[in-house]
Amino acid sequence: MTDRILVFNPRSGDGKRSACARAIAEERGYDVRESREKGDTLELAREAAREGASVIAAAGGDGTLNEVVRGVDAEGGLDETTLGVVPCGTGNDFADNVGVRGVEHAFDVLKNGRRRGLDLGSVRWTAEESADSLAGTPARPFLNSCACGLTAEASAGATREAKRRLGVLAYVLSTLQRTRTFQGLQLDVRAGPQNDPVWTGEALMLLVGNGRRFPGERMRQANMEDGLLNVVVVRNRPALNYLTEGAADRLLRRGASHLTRLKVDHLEVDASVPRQFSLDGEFVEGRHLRADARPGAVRFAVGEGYDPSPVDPTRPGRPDDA
Ligand SMILES: Nc1ncnc2c1ncn2[C@@H]1O[C@H](COP(=O)(O)OP(=O)(O)OP(=O)(O)O)[C@@H](O)[C@H]1O
Repeated sequence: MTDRILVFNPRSGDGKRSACARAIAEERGYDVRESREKGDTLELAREAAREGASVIAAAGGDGTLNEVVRGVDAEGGLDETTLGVVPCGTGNDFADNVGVRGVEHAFDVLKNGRRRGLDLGSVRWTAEESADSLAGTPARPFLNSCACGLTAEASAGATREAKRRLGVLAYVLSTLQRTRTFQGLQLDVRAGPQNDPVWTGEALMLLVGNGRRFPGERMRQANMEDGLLNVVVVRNRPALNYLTEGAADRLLRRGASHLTRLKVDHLEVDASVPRQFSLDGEFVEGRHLRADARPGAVRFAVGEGYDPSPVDPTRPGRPDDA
């Protein structure tokens, strides 16, 4: 009996890294719990937390890790458990953000890596016309990002089959296809303790990041221990042809007037009609959404490359500023 449990999604990514992760986990004495169908990883993580495991690691992509965090959180186990990630998905953004470089390295990090208290994002949403029902809806945590608009709707269109065949290119392909039919998002955004209005208009996308930095930001890794969410709203620019060379640079360049950036601990978003939101790559439909930071909510095993307070290289000596 071991109290180090690996919650394992055999369907993540192209399957090759998962097979390798399983072999290493068994060799190193982990109790491997394999999911059999969608949603199973959440239940397996709940079970592991109820059993009082001291380490619970997720082998999969960001979606699997999200379910593991949700499962442990649902059992109130985040304070007692160290979480970790073994990157076996297609994109593995979060693993990258915490300095985990590959499958074997992930097991070294679980054994010897620093334990850091990382923030979580927490979201409530409703697809109903009135926002009144929000208070009664359960909050769902996210570790990496919450997004809506073009990127979210495009990644919803990247099928598991395409991801297996094409890897991250499946997302690129899906974005190119989606740009032709994308309808701008009519959004009202309020933020901060006083819920001040910060943005109204037609957006191309709204990105709320915890572990990840977004358009025009030069550092790859966000500050995950500052108790704040990184928010970027990109105004819709229907005239821009996304298929032309340099379009992405023009859209995302630092200081561009169509980008609004905020760092806040609380955000409220109202869309004119229900739209798809991605939470760590898993999709929900919502019209009203509230996001809050939960400072230091998870104890996570991080690699040597993880930087608790990243410095923007364009501003030497200054800590991470919005
Ligand atoms: N055995 C399983 N069969 C099918 N789906 C599963 C299984 N176990 C977990 N899932 C589902 O897989 C999704 C998570 O996939 P995950 O994000 O880890 O992989 P990915 O899509 O390959 O990677 P990425 O997020 O990096 O693109 C979750 O919705 C989860 O419920």
